[in-house]
Amino acid sequence: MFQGIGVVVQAYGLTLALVRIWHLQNLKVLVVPVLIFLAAYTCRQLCDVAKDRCATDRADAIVAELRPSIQDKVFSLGPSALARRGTGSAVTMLVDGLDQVRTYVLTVLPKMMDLIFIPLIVLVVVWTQDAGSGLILLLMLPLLIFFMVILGLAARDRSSRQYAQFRKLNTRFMDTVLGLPTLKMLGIDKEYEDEIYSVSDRFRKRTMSVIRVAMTSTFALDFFATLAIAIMAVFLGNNLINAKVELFPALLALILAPEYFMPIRQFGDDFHATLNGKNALDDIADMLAQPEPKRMEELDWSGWKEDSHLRLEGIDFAYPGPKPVESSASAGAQMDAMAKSESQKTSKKSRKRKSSIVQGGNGGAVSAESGSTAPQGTAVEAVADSRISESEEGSQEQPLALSGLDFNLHGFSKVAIVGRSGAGKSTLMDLLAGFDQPKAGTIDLDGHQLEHCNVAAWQRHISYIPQNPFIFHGTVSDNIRFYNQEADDAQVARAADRAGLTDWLTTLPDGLGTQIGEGNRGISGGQAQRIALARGILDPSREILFFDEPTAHLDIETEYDLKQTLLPIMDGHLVVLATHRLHWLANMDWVIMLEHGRIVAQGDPRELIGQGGPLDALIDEMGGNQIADYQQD
Ligand SMILES: Nc1ncnc2c1ncn2[C@@H]1O[C@H](COP(=O)(O)OP(=O)(O)OP(=O)(O)O)[C@@H](O)[C@H]1O
Repeated sequence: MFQGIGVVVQAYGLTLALVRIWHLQNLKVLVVPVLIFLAAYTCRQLCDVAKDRCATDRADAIVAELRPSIQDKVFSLGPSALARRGTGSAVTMLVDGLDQVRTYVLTVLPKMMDLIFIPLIVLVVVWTQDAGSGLILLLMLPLLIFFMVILGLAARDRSSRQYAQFRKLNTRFMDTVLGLPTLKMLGIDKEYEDEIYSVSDRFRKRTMSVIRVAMTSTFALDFFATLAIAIMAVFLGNNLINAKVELFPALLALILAPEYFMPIRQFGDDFHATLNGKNALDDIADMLAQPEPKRMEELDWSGWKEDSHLRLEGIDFAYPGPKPVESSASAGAQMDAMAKSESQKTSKKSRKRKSSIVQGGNGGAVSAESGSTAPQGTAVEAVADSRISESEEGSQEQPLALSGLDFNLHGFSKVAIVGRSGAGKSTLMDLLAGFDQPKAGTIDLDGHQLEHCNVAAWQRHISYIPQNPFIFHGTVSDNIRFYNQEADDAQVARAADRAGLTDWLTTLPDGLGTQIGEGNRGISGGQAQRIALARGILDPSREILFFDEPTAHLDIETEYDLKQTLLPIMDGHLVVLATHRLHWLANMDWVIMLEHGRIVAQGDPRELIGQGGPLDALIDEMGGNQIADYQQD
């Protein structure tokens, strides 16, 4: 508003000075118009500063409000939902996304204020000076807005695709970097490097396409604004020659004309430049709107005892969408990718054409030809894009990943969950840990009826030892104190000793005080498992031990050593162990065998093995004599 008035007053001062010079008046009479001009100019600059400050405050406030909301949402959505979105995607949102939102608010907000007031005020003033000029300005406005909207919509579409590509690039890059050791080990790092290159290249093309539309839009807006001013100049010049209008109003209208179009042009330019911020804002709003899994904070349950039970009946579970493509560098996925890449190498030789790997839905890989003549927007791109939208929509009805499960965990028993790859072992572990929630069925925990296992009291009694325990940056002691920050040094040392870490610790320069984790001393898979184990030992209130393939990546000697450490620790705990390594069955009290999400056998392994049932078939398939070998120990 003030800025609009400033624009008019500034133009008034300038016009007055020019008219007086034209009439060859004394220089002294220029003082007042020049002062008016300078005052209005200063006022405009001050308005700009104030406006920028307001916008900065608003942008900072929005980001300050969004950041903790996103963080809270990430925690309340839990690991499963996060994995479905892709780690890179969440990081993109928290780092780049918020920066882009800030730029968007900072740039677009002041321009929107200008857009509302300045053209209106200028139009009224020009109309009062010369109705014909006012009419030209008024008629040109819809044309400009029409082009702005048309090109804006085109840019928005392209920008949405560019943002999706940006998310994909971040996720793919992050997953590949995290999985680099495995990829290198499997010898498929080069193919993933090519894949990153091709994703970046698609991102570059998308960016160029957005820039092209933005340039066209700028050109169109500038062209029509200049054309309008030129028509006005001709029209006013003609009227001046024919003495139909005075010099002052004609000059004032002409000087004000560019100011009339300026906010629209600037808004158009900045709108394109900040579309990514708008997309990031939409993405954030979408994530914040996601329904949160139900969680029970209060439950009067004091922990797992000798006579405790967890009874699950009729449990069904379906994932909300297809398995995400983006978090693809998991070891299983890489194994599949390796198998696929091997077969591709063979076919590549015969076809002598280059094919790129696009990770497939269930951790598999699909290949798409991208020969040297592939045009822009190839099949690879189309496949990749359709996959992005599929995984982002995530609304398709999914088959049940677990169906009609009935089983009972009781006392300090050791329960193995076995089955072929994709049978549902990890899904069941996630369900028991409360990361996911069943679609149907009942859960009874010591007489408490639960809808799901996302129950704080239950989770506080679980120790989780995954395949690759997370070792964070810090000392060995810090890492062991994970569940129990209060533990003193002697307790930590005892837990480390029970977990079998003492021999290794004596070889370290600072023992328990040695820095490990990212950027520090590397540790082996077995050592990481033992640290995870020590975490559980250090907190005696965690009487439930969840193991997800605890020895899957270890060599046979390390696996054997770790197993000898684990077995005594398992006593006095409820143990749930998901594994492919069937030698564990010899040490388990109960086995649950899954096939396509259903329980096909359960019972005491000693009774089930040798009955010729599905478990025997699985043992045969997986090289069953390993059980006998271990039983001899
Ligand atoms: N995040 C997910 N979204 C959608 N579907 C999924 C997801 N994770 C797993 N699935 C599907 O659920 C089924 C069970 O998968 P799960 O990972 O539980 O099997 P698993 O027995 O643990 O396999 P593995 O031994 O290979 O780890 C599979 O069909 C899988 O494709």
